[in-house]
Formats: sequence, C-alpha cells, structure tokens
Amino acid sequence: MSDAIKHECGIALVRLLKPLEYYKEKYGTSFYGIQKMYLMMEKQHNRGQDGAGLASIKMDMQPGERYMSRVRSNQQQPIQDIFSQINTRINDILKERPELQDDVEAQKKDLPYLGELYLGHLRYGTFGKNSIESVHPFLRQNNWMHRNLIVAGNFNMTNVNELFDNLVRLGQHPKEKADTITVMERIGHFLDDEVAKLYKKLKREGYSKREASPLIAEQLNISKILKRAAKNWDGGYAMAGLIGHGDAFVLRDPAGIRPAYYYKDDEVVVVASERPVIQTVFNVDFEKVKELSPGHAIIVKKDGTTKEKEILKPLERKACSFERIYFSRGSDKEIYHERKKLGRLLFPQILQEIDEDLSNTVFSYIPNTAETSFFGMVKEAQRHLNDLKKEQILALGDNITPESLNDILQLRPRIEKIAIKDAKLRTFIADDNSRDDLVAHVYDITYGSVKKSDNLVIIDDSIVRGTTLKKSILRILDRLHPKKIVVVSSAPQIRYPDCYGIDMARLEDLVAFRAALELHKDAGTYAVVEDIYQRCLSQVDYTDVDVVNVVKDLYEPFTDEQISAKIADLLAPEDLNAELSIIYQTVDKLHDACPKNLGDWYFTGDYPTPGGNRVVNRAFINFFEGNKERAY
Ligand SMILES: O=P(O)(O)OC[C@H]1O[C@H](OP(=O)(O)OP(=O)(O)O)[C@H](O)[C@@H]1O
Repeated sequence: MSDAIKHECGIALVRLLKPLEYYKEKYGTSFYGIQKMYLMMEKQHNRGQDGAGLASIKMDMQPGERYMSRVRSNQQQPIQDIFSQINTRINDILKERPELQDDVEAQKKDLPYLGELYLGHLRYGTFGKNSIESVHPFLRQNNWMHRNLIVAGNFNMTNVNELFDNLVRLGQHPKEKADTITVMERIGHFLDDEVAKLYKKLKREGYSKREASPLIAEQLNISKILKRAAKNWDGGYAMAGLIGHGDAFVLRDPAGIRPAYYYKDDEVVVVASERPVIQTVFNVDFEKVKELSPGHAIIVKKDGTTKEKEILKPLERKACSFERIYFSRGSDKEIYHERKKLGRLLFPQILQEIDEDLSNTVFSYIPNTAETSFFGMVKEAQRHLNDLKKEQILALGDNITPESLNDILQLRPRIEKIAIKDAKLRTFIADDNSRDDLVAHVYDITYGSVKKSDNLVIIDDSIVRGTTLKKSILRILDRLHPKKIVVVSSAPQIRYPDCYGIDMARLEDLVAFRAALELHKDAGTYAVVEDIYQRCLSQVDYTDVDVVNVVKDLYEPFTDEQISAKIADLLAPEDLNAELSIIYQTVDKLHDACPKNLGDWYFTGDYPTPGGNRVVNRAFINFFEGNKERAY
C-alpha cells in the first residue's frame, strides 16, 4: 500500500424535508439547500484544505431526467472552486432561460444541483497524490435508482488489507486498494444484495419489475446493509452515504473516535463533523444539536423518517482528544472551555519554570489554535497574582499607603502578541511535501515587546514533529533576545502514530520518539531498539486482538520531564541564544480538561481498536528497516 490516500476529514449532509417551493416561499430562494451547504463547508475548512466535493440528489424525477450531480475540486481554494462551478452552471442556464427564474418545478427539472439531498466533503489529504480521483464524494453508479451509492467519509481504517481481501473473497475485483474504494464497495455489495433479496420477495408477492422499484426503495433496510458492511471495519469513521432514490445515512465508529453531530426539525435534517457549524448555519442552540452515538447511524429515509439506530455494539468511548486540542474549530461551547482549561492547568508547571518571576515574564501564543489555551493560561496567572496581591496587602496592615497599594496593584501578567501568522492556512494539514517550506515562512514576529531580562512563555496547542518550532518559531523568538524561552504545549507528548484520521503516521517523524531514541543512546541502552523490533516482528502473524503495543517499552525507562528536556535539545537551533525549556501537558490533566474525549492513543499508546496495536508495531518495523511507507 504505497500510495493510498488517507485522512478524509470533514462532512456535511443536508436533507430538505419540504418541497423546494416551501423554501422559495419562506426564505426567498429554492437554492436554500445549496446555500446552506456552502456555509456548512466553509465553516469546516479547518478540517481539510486539499479538496472539496459535493453531491446532490433530486427526488422523484422521471426516467430520462438527471437526478444525481457531483462536483469536486482539488484546486487551491477548493470550496470556493466547487461553488463557483455550481453557480456558473446555474447562472448560465438561467441567463439563457430567464423564464425559469420563478418556476421552481422547472428549475428542479433543468438546473443541476438543485435537489433535496446534499452531501459535502472536505479533504485533508496529507498522504499520497492529491489527484481529483481522491476527492470525495465517491460514486457507484447503476441504472437502478436504488442501487446508486454516493459515499463520503471522515475516516481511516487500520485493516484495509483485510477488507480488500474480503472483497476479493466475495468475487469482486476492486480497482484500487484505497480504503475509500474498499469501504464503498463493501456497502455497495450489501446494498446490491439487499436489493436483490427485496426484489425476489416482491416478485413472489406478484409485483412486476417496474412496480417493484419504488417498493424496494421504500423497504430498503439501510441499517441492515450498514450492519453487514461495517462488521469488520477497524478504525475511526463518520461515514456518510446517499442512495440514488433519496435515502441517506451517517455511521459513526463504535469507539466514537471520529465526531458527528446532527440536528432535525420539520424543515431539515443536518449532519456535520462539528456542532457549532450546525448552530451557526441553522441558527439553533447548543442543546438542540445532538451528538451521534458511537456505533450508531442516523438514517434518513426518502420519506423523511429519521432515526438514530445502533449498528455496531459501542466499544468503550474513546473520542479523539486531538479534535478538542487542535483539529476542531474552537467555537464550540465545550471545546472553548476545554481549551481554556488546558491552558489553566499548565500554569503551575510554568510558574516553576520561570522561578515565579512574573514581573520579568511575557506570555504569548503561537497562532492560531493555541489562542484559546493562552486565555486560560493568562487567567490563571491573573488569579495567582490576585492571591499574591491579597497577601501583600494584608501584610501591609496599618502601613498601607496609596503608593504601596499602587505598587502592589500594578502587578499583572504581561501579555503580548508576539508571533504573527501571515497565511490563513493550517500548516499541519498541508500535505507533507510542501509543509516544511510553508512552516519556515508563514510566521513573523512583533519587535519591541520583550526585554533582555525577560522570560518569554509561548503556548502552542501541540508539538508533534517539532517542525513549527525548529524551522520557524524558535529562531524568530530568539531575535527578540529574551533570557529564556519556555514553550508550552497544551497537548501531552505525541509518542505514537495515529491511525484513525489525524496525520501522525511515521514514528520517526515524532519528536518525542526521536527524543526517546537519543535518551537510550545517552544511557547506553540503545540495544532495546533492536529488541523491540524483534518483538514487533514476532507478532506480525498474530491476529489483531492478540497483538501488544511493544513500542511502549521504548519510553518506559524515562520520565516525562526527561523526554521534554531532550526534545528541547533536539529542537533548539545551534545558534539559539536564549535558554530553552519545553513544558508538556500531562495526560491526566488532559483528561481533566476534556472529560468526554478520552481517546489518547497518540499520547499513551492505548489504542481503542485492536488494529491500532498492529499499526504501531508496523510503524516501528518500518522505522527500524528504514522503510518510508506508512503503517496502515
Ligand atoms: O510540531 P509540528 O509538527 O510542527 O505540528 C504542530 C503545529 O501544527 C499546528 O499548526 P497549524 O499551522 O496547522 O494550525 P493553527 O494555525 O490552527 O494552529 C499546531 O497548531 C502546531 O503549531
């Protein structure tokens, strides 16, 4: 599997429950659905910037009339690109045929993309080629309406090879080994099977082929299809699909690794990867947007009946904590508080690192995601200073004077905007090849904000490969000549690869892993590396449930602090003048801050699905053998 595409990361689904005339009447436009899709996708651009795609379905069309459309783009600004393609096509037709302007029925017939059901996708494709073929949604077409399948997902499977072999065993001949194709073909296979069974049943009941078609669509049991299709999936996913006649579904993985939220009223059913997107676009309160339960699917039948159904037995909930720390937009009510708390909880470690010298310390953050945890960190600094002030004021007793009081009250945390990000891009989700150069040039600095006697505390949400620090931030901070730079990470040390959708694939890319290797070299215990390799090899033929993550043993002898100190050594440019230290969040405090998202495999090595242990050991084998392939 050398060039498969991974990390498909944002979905949006809209089902309009009323006829298009209703929206024209109420909202002044029959393009209501398209407009909402644009907003839903735009507001999730944090989840993927390499590609975007949209598919639409018109319901109840006559034979010979087009009812499915799809548009995809892998251009620079893919969301804008697909919607400008849609607008151009629609406007061109409207210009030629102005009589369509107010005739919704004719519009639906003759304008592309104008339908009742929409599925959008944003692609975060950090691996493999960014060709248009890798952009979702994917189509599996057929002349029977109810056999058409459109799939888009935020997912990553750890057992693609096994799933592929299963398809071959079914007699299929898949054109690619990529998990998207594998997953779609699997759903497609059971869709076909279900359709065939229904047809047989209806035939027995005396229906003709033509009469059977709408009845098949009506009786199609989506949850049964999903149960059979997803039985052997091992991974993290929010898998969305549309069926040609108008059924729709979104299925979430049983450990709840990938996120999915939905909202329903009498006009729409909406599903998205992030809650605030739905809140803003449909103007609804936090409480009205539901989280899709792990192992469940939301299924919207063509007649509008909407149900959340258990498809797979839920596993222990391990929702991805990196969603909360970095990946999601921080505008969600809960995520906003969680990020602030992450910053707050780091303050005691920071205070120690700066010898409690708050007068000579400037606080700042690396834009953009860390801004919220910065607020939390500063609020805690304020609270700490208030306690100090209280003590000092009380200690003054009768000697209190306006001047002495003033001196005390003047104490406050010094905060500055130090680092500036020139581009709106998220570098982490930029594709591997261009990232280093991007990181090196994307940040700039505010001069004149730090004195030579100052500590500079700068918080970032995560230090993964350390590229942002090494290639850019540390050098530019050093130009301000602080005495000491303290980099604070609101995430714990990332020690293990992710295999469920966030791009942390190669062990040797992770700076914590490189630090552990160096510590073993220093301690004369590097032989453990070969030993771990041998133990990884010895498990290659085990079934997934029996595999143990032996890479944990690499970190076992060292404390978090030792690893952090070594990371600082590795990341400090040789000519750095300031003293450098790095502080990471602890895993316990992360859980305290984000209690609903306890998925922490990249920090702890505790994978929520059996496939994870195989992946981490494979990643170690790849590292040891100098094999640049990804482990899943
Ligand atoms: O250690 P590294 O491998 O360099 O990765 C971590 C960095 O990448 C992310 O920035 P990004 O530019 O993606 O996004 P942001 O502006 O939203 O923080 C993140 O916020 C860290 O700064």
